[in-house]
Amino acid sequence: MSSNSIFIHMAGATAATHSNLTAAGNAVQGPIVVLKKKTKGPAGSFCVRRAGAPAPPPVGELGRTSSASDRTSKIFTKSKTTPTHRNLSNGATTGKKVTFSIQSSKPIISDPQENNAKPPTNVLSSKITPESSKKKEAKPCVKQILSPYKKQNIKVPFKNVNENAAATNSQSSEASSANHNFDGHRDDNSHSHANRTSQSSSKQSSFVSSLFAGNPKIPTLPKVDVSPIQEEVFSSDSFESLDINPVLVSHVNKLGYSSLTVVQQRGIPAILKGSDVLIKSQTGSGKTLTYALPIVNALFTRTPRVDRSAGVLALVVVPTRELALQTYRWLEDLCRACVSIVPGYLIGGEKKKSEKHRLRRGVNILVATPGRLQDHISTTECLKLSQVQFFVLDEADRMLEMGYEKAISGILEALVEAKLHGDEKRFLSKHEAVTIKDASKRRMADEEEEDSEQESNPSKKFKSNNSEAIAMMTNNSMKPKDGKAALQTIMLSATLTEEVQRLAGLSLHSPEVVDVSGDGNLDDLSAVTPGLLVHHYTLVPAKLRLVTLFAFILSKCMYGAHRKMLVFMATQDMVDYHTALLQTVLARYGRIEKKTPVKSEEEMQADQVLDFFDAKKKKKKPLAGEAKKADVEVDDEPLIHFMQLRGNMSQAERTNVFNQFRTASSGVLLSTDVAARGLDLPSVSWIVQFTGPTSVRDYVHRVGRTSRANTRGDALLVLAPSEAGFIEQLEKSKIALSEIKVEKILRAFILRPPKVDPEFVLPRSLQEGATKLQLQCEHLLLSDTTALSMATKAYMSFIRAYASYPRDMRQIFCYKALHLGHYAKSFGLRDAPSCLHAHQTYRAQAAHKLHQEKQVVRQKAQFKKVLAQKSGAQPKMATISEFDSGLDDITPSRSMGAPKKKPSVISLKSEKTKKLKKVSKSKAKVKSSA
Ligand SMILES: Nc1ncnc2c1ncn2[C@@H]1O[C@H](COP(=O)(O)OP(=O)(O)OP(=O)(O)O)[C@@H](O)[C@H]1O
Repeated sequence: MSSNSIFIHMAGATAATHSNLTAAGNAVQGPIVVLKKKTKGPAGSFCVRRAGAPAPPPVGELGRTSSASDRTSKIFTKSKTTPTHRNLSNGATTGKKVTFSIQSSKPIISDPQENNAKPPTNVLSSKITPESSKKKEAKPCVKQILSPYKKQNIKVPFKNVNENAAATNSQSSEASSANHNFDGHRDDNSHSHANRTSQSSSKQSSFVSSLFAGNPKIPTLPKVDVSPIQEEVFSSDSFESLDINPVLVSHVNKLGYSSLTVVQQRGIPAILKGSDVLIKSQTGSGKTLTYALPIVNALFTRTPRVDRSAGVLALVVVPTRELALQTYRWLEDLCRACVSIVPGYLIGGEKKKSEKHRLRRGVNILVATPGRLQDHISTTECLKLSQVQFFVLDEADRMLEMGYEKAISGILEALVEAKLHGDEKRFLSKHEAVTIKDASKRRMADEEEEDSEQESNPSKKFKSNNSEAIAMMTNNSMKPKDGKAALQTIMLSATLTEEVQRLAGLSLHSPEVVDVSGDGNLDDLSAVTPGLLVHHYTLVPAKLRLVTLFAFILSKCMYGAHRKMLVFMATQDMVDYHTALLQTVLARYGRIEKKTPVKSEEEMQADQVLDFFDAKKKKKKPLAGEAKKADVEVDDEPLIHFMQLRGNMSQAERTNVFNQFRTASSGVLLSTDVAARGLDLPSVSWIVQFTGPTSVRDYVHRVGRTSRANTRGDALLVLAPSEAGFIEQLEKSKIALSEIKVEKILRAFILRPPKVDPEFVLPRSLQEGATKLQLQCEHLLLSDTTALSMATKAYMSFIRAYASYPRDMRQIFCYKALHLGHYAKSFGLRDAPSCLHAHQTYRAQAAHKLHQEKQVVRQKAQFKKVLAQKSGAQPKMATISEFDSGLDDITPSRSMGAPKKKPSVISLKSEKTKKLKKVSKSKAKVKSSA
């Protein structure tokens, strides 16, 4: 599609759309030719092209931008129907490639009074020079632009007017900011005020804020000497040194593993002994083989020979589906040495019927996600657990987090029940089930008080729910015999916690702890990450977040040698939106576009007729894909491949993306935390955390997707200046980070892309380059409702995720301190969506201010108290009570294990003490009177 074509979506034959069409026709100066009516879509879409020979696209930035927007159009026209919000939500949830609709990013404004076409102005084409900023003053303001339309009551394509105004404003602001200091520093008080002003003014005059002005100051963090904990990965021992069947050892060697990693050297003998084991070692150190090899060995050397009929002998529970598939593949590889042992898997999203069929045929080593396994336990009779000898909890600490602990407790209970009383007991007769239900109801009523306490403390809940199961486990029949337990439990993670140990203390029999880098004290908060992993962070003002991500991806995947990257984001909607945006804006950055020869009017009409007959010949309508292909020109291969992985994609898509990214030599995978645990993705060179993790533990697992098995890797953490406290937390956990200045990242914009379009004009400054891309995104959202809707959803989900950080992290990731307008900009939005109304921001900011003031008062009071104590004076009661009230904020939340408050007891106590005082007073009076 050449650059001077415009698509207009027809929403029925309304006067409004006709007026739009007329306006468009005017804008392109010439009669309108309806090239093609799209086959699908409620409104129908028409491609409008000016008849006659096209004017050559303007050379320079204007030309490039318009072609870029055309490219954008092409990608986004791949959508099946004319995009609506409904379409969007469907696409977003099914994981299908949601694409945005086509519209020219050029303003389609004509002067209705003169009925003359105005040459379309392009924001990006305007050069940022003092002259241009001077000229700007002569340009009409939004009101002036709108006034003729208002007079004649003509429906105005608002977004284009907005765009024009935006151009005017942004030109001036960018021009001014070009001479500014990079950060555009400003003090915090004026900051919120400016926000207010900008937001209110945006309502009046569509003010578009500059990227480089009004940003908070980037703090310079003090250099801290951190000595990270070093953990050796490989040992000097070979697999032959283990007490493992030689056939299996030679098979492992054939798979490419000759020497043992340290965790394997220490963990495998511990598991072979038969005792319960807790294993903690850094990410990518080979924990999977540590438990998989002894399990396969035990089944391999068992007599009689293990085959399908032996039932489930080992149960491996992992938190995510991809990890389950990966683990299954490991076991499948190992079991090639002994084909009678059958591994299998149960994961959500797969057909339960086929899983049942697999179970019925017989599986010996079963890998499963907790939810699906629990489902099968309660519904699938052919799932027999009585013979299970190994129970593995990979990523055990994750299993204790919300949503998992209940499932795990259910699984453990069923496992113990099956081992003690056989599988038949699991499916009781109806009568028995009702009786038990009644009994449990009664018991629940008795324990109501206890439950309310457990709710706030997951680990406690786990223990209590399992009390019966665990009691049974300690029963004589389950106790280890000859040093070997009837059920051997193995728990592993790179971040095993003290909580897991407590759980282990109840459910495991004197477990052996294999802590590769530590002394077995899991309470230690120090984090261990691979020695060859280099940690970086960058402090980026909210407004620059999007362009920083763009620049970083360009610098590593287009100009750099490290072309495989994993980007973590907080929510599924963020992943979905950013993938579509990156595919549109960045995948073909600076790339030559294949231009199809422009056909004459007659040729095109002939094409249409031929198309129609072709479709009729085949006696079917052209498929959606075919229609799309016809509409969209074949473009060059993208320079960067973007993929996405998130929980709400279909399982087939998830598996497909996972496999694709695993085998790819380059590409960028955007993902939620679904990819954070356990995944072994070869040769990923960069991990980018675009949103901060919820804990140091999550940080360790996210960055652990690179630098696996003693290879080199890098990680970048993108933080806002207000979130710099997280760096301190990481340093306390012995993770040393180095800063990459945001300016350095943005320098990618002034590099010439490979295979560049000859018309590509290299930005003269990084500010100009950043602004260009930002505006390109903003235009896309202004011209495409689907894109806008996706961006809004992503933004809203981000805000919601930010508000739900764990309590202990809220001081760093403080929702109330978020500058909603600036963050909206980082999603390509020109204003925070109306649903998060401005007054909410002000309320939140006011609350934050109040909180800060209270803190200052508290600190002053405390200071006074200390002074008073030093001077020997008694502290005033008011000071004490102020200090006490402050404790509410710093006591650990109940969900974090804080004891339940007992106000009634306290008040009773105080009543008692009052009475006692009264009695003693009256006694004293009596005495004195006597
Ligand atoms: N003995 C070995 N020799 C060489 N490479 C090994 C060995 N054992 C495992 N690996 C490789 O190390 C990588 C990481 O293994 P694995 O996934 O088991 O790590 P992990 O410790 O479970 O990591 P995470 O904590 O992230 O789950 C894999 O690519 C695997 O092929």
